[in-house]
Amino acid sequence: MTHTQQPRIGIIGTGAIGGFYGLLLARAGFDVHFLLRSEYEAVRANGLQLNSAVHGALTLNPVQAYREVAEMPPCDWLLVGAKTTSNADLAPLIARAAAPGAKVVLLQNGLAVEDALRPLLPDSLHLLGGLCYICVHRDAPGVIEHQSLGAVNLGYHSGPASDDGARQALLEEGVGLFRAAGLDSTGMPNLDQARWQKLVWNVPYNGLSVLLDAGTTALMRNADARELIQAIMQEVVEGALACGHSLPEGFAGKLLASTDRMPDYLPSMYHDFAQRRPLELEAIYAAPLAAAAAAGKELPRIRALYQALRFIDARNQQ
Ligand SMILES: NC(=O)C1=CN([C@@H]2O[C@H](COP(=O)(O)OP(=O)(O)OC[C@H]3O[C@@H](n4cnc5c(N)ncnc54)[C@H](OP(=O)(O)O)[C@@H]3O)[C@@H](O)[C@H]2O)C=CC1
Ligand SMILES: CC(C)(CO)C(=O)C(=O)O
Repeated sequence: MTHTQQPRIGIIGTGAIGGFYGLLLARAGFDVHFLLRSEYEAVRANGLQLNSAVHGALTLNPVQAYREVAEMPPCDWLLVGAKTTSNADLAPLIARAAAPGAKVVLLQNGLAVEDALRPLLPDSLHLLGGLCYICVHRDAPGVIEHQSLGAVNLGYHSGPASDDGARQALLEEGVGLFRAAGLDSTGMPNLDQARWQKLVWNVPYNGLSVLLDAGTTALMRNADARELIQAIMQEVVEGALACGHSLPEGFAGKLLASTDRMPDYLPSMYHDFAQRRPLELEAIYAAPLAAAAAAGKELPRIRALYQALRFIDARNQQ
């Protein structure tokens, strides 16, 4: 802890998600340090700018920005805002930026992302998952557009918290950080279930936005696309059930209705494709397919979507 007893927060990967949550936490008075890569110079010069349909136009300047992790002070909470495709490369950086007993939160979509990172981190670090219900993207270096929503749900994965009470206390501390920044946040008793629940949205929309070159409004207005989205959502629900997670009754229908109310939105996978970055196919497609298959459940529509996306991703990376 810092001398003020406020936890020190490090953002590992300051893109749309890292920039949004880091900026709001800094404005709430937390000591926040941002690791950047390609946008370091721009953020050093001009700060971080948030154009938010919810919070208005906000600027953080100066920013405690770093290009080298070795220059960051040890942080009590590390919020990882990079894409899951970077996690293995980021593990040594996360360990380097961590204060003793730090809490590492993967603010990422997908399943089993913590399982893949855990063996690469010191046992002394707590590992948590953060499910971000938000529509946000980078518009220019250091400039973040926030269209809607903003909640973060946290779940404990693994680490030194050996009993339910200790895990619950950590979740409450994490939830408290986001709430202090004016955001909705809830502690989730089962991270795996929370990740499956989030996938009910990401599996259909992320991939179909790339394959069909369409945002949510066009997808929802087209009867064929809408039917396909519903069928894929149903498969995710069945996959979750096969893995022992019964999702709330009518959950997929509620997501469809809330997407109808959302402004036209291009999921983060769409932006990755457009920028020729690798797609998060392992976390969002391969991992749930593998988990369901191990539980004896095939998900044919999701598998077909995954295979088509793999083709597109490979060609896009050439
Ligand atoms: N955007 C959204 O609305 C939502 C996104 N998510 C999930 O959140 C996660 C993050 O997504 P998003 O914020 O959109 O992604 P972005 O691409 O906007 O941000 C990723 C950031 O990580 C940085 N980064 C990657 N590797 C390193 C490194 N080695 N050192 C320093 N920085 C690094 C990138 O830097 P560089 O520019 O140099 O590549 C970039 O700034 C994903 O898992 C996504 O699925 C979840 C809910 C909503
Ligand atoms: C589902 C959505 C749009 C907001 O709930 C989101 O969080 C995402 O793009 O991953």
